[in-house]
Amino acid sequence: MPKVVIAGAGLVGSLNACFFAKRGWDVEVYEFREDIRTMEHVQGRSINLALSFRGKAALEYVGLKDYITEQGVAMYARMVHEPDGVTTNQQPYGHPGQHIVSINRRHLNEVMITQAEKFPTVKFFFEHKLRDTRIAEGQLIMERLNDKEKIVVTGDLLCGCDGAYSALRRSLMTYPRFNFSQEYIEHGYVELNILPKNNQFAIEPNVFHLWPRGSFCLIALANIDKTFTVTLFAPFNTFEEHLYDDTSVVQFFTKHFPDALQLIGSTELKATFNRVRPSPLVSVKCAPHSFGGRFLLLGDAAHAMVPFFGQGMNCGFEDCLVLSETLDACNNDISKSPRLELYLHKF
Ligand SMILES: NC(=O)C1=CN([C@@H]2O[C@H](COP(=O)(O)OP(=O)(O)OC[C@H]3O[C@@H](n4cnc5c(N)ncnc54)[C@H](OP(=O)(O)O)[C@@H]3O)[C@@H](O)[C@H]2O)C=CC1
Ligand SMILES: Nc1ccccc1C(=O)C[C@H](N)C(=O)O
Repeated sequence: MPKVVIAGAGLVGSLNACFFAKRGWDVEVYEFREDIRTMEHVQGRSINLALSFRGKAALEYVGLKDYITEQGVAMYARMVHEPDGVTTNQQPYGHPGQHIVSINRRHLNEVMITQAEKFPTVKFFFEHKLRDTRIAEGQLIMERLNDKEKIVVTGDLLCGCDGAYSALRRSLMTYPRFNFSQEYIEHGYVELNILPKNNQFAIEPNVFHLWPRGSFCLIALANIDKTFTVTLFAPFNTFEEHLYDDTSVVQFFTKHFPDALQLIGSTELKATFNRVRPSPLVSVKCAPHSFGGRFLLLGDAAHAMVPFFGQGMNCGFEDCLVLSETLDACNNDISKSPRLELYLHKF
């Protein structure tokens, strides 16, 4: 059986594992973090995901579309909240019935790992960090974090699904004619929450809530546990100049998001801003995405994008589908690597 090695057990790594298992390959997934299903807090990953048609098409291919869709909340429109704290208006996303799906990122990642693990040929290795890549030898060098042991792994294909700061991509920097650009936008984000009211959603769940305010905005997306994940996006200098202590934070929300302040509560708001700093948002572009007919970059490792269109996960899922179709087109015959390389250029 051919074997694929995947670096990263994020959303794209775990879906990619399902795709390869389905085509009968042996799959090894190496993840830097411990198993998120056993972690109490997962740092730095918050903004809710909006699963759209592209992402669903990839999930359908491995039989997960309905199951994953049930883990989220349908959003039929964008609900815009005006600064007066009362007026709202709705912009439908499509024809009646058409929708995108709000899913909590941590929950989705946990579910995806569990689904991938159900395939008997998939093995996950948590707390293994990709340290280096030997292109000529077709090897990845992993470090087992508990004893610092270096492990050499190899496979017929080696996939970097290790996110925006991909170690696999970093080790390819000197690859001939490899192009790379990285840009931090001026905005950062902070995550907040709206809790259920009388065990029900506190506001309409089936829309994407948006409080647009020029250079900054607030969004709220529902979760199946009847909470909302709320995210404030603002330039870093807005955080520094207007959101620097308890009083300024409450004043800012009173002025710009009075209805959201009621829902979040000033105690929770102050506690969050005392606890966390805004996280940065990075955009990464690079080309090519395939190297030596054997190494590939997928998902954020290949194209990290800002979240405002809600397309990062959907593009990453689509990568898995395109790769699968590419392998179908060469009849799974990866021994003919020049041929595979040719197909992979499409990818
Ligand atoms: N809403 C959010 O807050 C976020 C959303 N996303 C969405 O998910 C989409 C898909 O993300 P995806 O491409 O899967 O990337 P992810 O960042 O979700 O997953 C990459 C995984 O690889 C791990 N990793 C990083 N470096 C190494 C290494 N050296 N060795 C082994 N594992 C490593 C990461 O751990 P670690 O994270 O510790 O670096 C992470 O678990 C994105 O496009 C975006 O839309 C992604 C991140 C956050
Ligand atoms: N998930 C997100 C996270 C952050 C910012 C936006 C989104 C969106 O999904 C936007 C939605 N597609 C919209 O166009 O209204």
